[in-house]
Amino acid sequence: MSLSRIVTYSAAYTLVPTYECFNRCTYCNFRADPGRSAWLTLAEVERKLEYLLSQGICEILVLSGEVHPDSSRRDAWFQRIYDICQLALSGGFLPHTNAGPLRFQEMQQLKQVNASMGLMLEQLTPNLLETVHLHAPSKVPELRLQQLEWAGKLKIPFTTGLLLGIGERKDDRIETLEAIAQIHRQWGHIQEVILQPYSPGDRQSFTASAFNSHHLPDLIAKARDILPQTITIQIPPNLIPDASVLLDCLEAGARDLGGIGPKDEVNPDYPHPHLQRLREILEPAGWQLMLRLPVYPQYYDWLSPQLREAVAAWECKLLHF
Ligand SMILES: O=c1nc2n(C[C@H](O)[C@H](O)[C@H](O)CO)c3cc(O)ccc3cc-2c(=O)[nH]1
Ligand SMILES: C[C@H]1O[C@@H](n2cnc3c(N)ncnc32)[C@H](O)[C@@H]1O
Ligand code: MET
Ligand code: SF4
Repeated sequence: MSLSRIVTYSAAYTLVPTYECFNRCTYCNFRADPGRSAWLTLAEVERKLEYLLSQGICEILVLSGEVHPDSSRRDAWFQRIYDICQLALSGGFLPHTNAGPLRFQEMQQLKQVNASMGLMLEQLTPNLLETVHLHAPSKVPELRLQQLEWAGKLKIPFTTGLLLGIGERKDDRIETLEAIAQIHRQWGHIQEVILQPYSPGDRQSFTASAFNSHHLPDLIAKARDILPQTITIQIPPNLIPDASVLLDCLEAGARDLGGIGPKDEVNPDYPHPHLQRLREILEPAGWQLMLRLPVYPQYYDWLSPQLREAVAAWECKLLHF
């Protein structure tokens, strides 16, 4: 089997500090109203982590609803996220946080306890501020671009991506991809770009039907042209129902399947396929599924000493898998 036919995934478990969010993206099935979602306690996290230790989980994806930057509860919210990451890291896990836009200082602090971080650009076109993002101030394109820039300045290995099928035009997608390519050329910190098909759930108000994943391979080919070669293209297998389309996506240039875990918190109606099932799809087509860490080797020297130590321990475990 040729070495280049490798597809990676991350053994991830998602912790949600809170579902409460001051934004109301109309496609969201995750959010709760501010004050209406109890925050995850550190005691709950400790219990969970203990169990996950035995489950082969490496990445803790810390995915959160957002407390407004001007709210009196913002600092407590941020502290809880920091503490969750710290706990996970001291348990030997590798945290990856996506908690929406952060202050520069917040990002700087989270860098100390995250192997990598993430924020989706969604789409850069301002037209969406009049539709799906009408009541989502943290989806202002300039704000998200600035986050990518700050992450670069801070040398944080970063995951970003596009949400597809939320009312953008085809050329809007190209524009968003080009912006990511440009920012990466400046800072060199984008490790992956997720091409995420919008998939309807039963809690949203947006009425559009799912992004038709048959259009993904073509977009992946275009993205592969636009993005620098060192950026990996990630696609979520649970949102691509047709196995032959999944294989077409790989032929077109996608090379990562993201975090595979027991629950997709953002799309709870679309459980991840089991690894065994994925291998049954991939192997006959000559693809080998391999575990990766939430940070890529070219960024190891950007990490804090504590993180480097945890990464080294995982590298060691991977060799024995
Ligand atoms: O590495 C990341 N993976 C992200 N993923 C992928 C994730 O790794 C997995 O697909 C699962 O959600 C893990 O349970 C997302 C998946 C979604 O459905 C929606 C949003 C995200 C956001 C991120 C992210 O910021 N960073
Ligand atoms: C965390 C990320 O989840 C994605 N996201 C939010 N809602 C949906 C949905 N219905 N389908 C697919 N992806 C979604 C957005 O891209 C967000 O940034
Ligand atoms: N609220 C954050 C964002 O939209 C991350 C979670 S979205 C379910 O960027
Ligand atoms: S997608 Fe993120 S920002 Fe938008 S409402 Fe949902 S949790 Fe909030």
